[in-house]
Amino acid sequence: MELIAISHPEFIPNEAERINALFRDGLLRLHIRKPGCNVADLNRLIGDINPDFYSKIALHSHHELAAQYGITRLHFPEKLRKETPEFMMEKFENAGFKLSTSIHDIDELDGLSKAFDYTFFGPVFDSISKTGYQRAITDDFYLEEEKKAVKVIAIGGIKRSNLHMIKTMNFDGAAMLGAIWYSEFHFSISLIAGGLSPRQLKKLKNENLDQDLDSAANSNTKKIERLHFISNQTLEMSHLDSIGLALQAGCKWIQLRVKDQPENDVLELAHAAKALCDSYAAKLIINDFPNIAKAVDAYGLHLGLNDMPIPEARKIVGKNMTIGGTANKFEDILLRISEGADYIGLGPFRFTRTKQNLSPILGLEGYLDLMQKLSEQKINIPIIAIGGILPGDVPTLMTTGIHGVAMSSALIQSQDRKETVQKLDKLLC
Ligand SMILES: Cc1ncc(COP(=O)(O)OP(=O)(O)O)c(N)n1
Ligand SMILES: Cc1ncsc1CCOP(=O)(O)O
Ligand SMILES: [Mg+2]
Repeated sequence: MELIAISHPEFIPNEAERINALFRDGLLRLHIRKPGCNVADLNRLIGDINPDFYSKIALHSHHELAAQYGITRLHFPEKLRKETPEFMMEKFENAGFKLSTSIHDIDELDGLSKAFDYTFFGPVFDSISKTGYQRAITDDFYLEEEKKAVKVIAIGGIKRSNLHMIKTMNFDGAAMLGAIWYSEFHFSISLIAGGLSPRQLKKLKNENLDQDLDSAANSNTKKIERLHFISNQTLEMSHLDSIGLALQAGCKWIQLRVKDQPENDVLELAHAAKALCDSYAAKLIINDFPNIAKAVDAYGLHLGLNDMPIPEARKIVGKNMTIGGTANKFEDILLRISEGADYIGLGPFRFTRTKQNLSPILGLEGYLDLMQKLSEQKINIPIIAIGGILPGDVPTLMTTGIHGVAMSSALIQSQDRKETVQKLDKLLC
């Protein structure tokens, strides 16, 4: 059974690296589908993908880029297929291109050009990525061999738990989007690249991976504190001073966030911060540096959208370390979940001088909107609000459904830090 990945519909951070990783993992085919994308953005993405994988890529739009990269697979979405005369299809085929298309009604198989190598058909299940995009068939569907003018690849809502049904329905393969980009489980392409053997299927079922995005995110087991302190350095105070004050005040989750210093100096600070946190039985999180988090045996690591991708960092720090990921938009949150983040630092809430190059400010409205979206989609991952947060903001912020808050300046500048932490602990429970 062929297994095909469909790209995320938007351009996402580190996309070329993620695509290269999927291919390295054994993916045999990727369809690049970016509805309405501009040619320059697509060109940039393809240029960043390892050329060794170009033969495995199919383009859904801007076919004119194919020649430049030696890409030989072209996809004709339904509309484009209907606009393209048969003789053109045959020309492409004769020029050595492998062509594919999409149909949404199984009767369209009749009369489909033989120039196509395969067609997508779906949605076969309710879509994971598009809400309200309902399936075109029922569980008892069976695709008769005689009906197959060309190979038929099932698409729509396919995930580990229903993949076996694709075989039973007699499709020739499965194309996946949501299960790859929106699911917390890292879809192990290598496991299923050649089709699922009965033993593999049994293994998957035994591992109880019959979960989709909702329950996947709910299955988070690592305990995340609700008050995070972010270290800072000022003219009067070093990072270690700020950490010492937060610990004395009762903080149990400390993030060492050092900017613009050589990695060796950060490593030294991290060793000292670890010893300090250990003496207060507090957890140390290292910002930005996976190797340092590993070297000092930190409890966790925090990575932003421009830092090392979480799956890559996971290989360095191991499966047990807690990893947090930054998000500013809903798509960032989905991406972080798909990468296996254990919690999300969502912000900034308001302007702050503690961080430069802030993402767009969310304000209370932003949190209300994003938390509402998460709740609608039954996604449950600890969300930590961050950025210019004052103790007085916490009661209202908590009504949005966030798990906790991260603070730096407000805590250090507080008159009575111990009292502030005690009050915050009460507000956050
Ligand atoms: C809890 C938490 N949330 C967000 C961030 C920001 O991380 P990042 O986007 O990588 O920015 P820098 O902190 O590295 O400047 C964070 N550190 N912690
Ligand atoms: C690290 C970070 N990421 C977004 S805002 C911010 C700084 C948080 O510090 P403060 O609480 O002083 O605004
Ligand atoms: Mg960072």
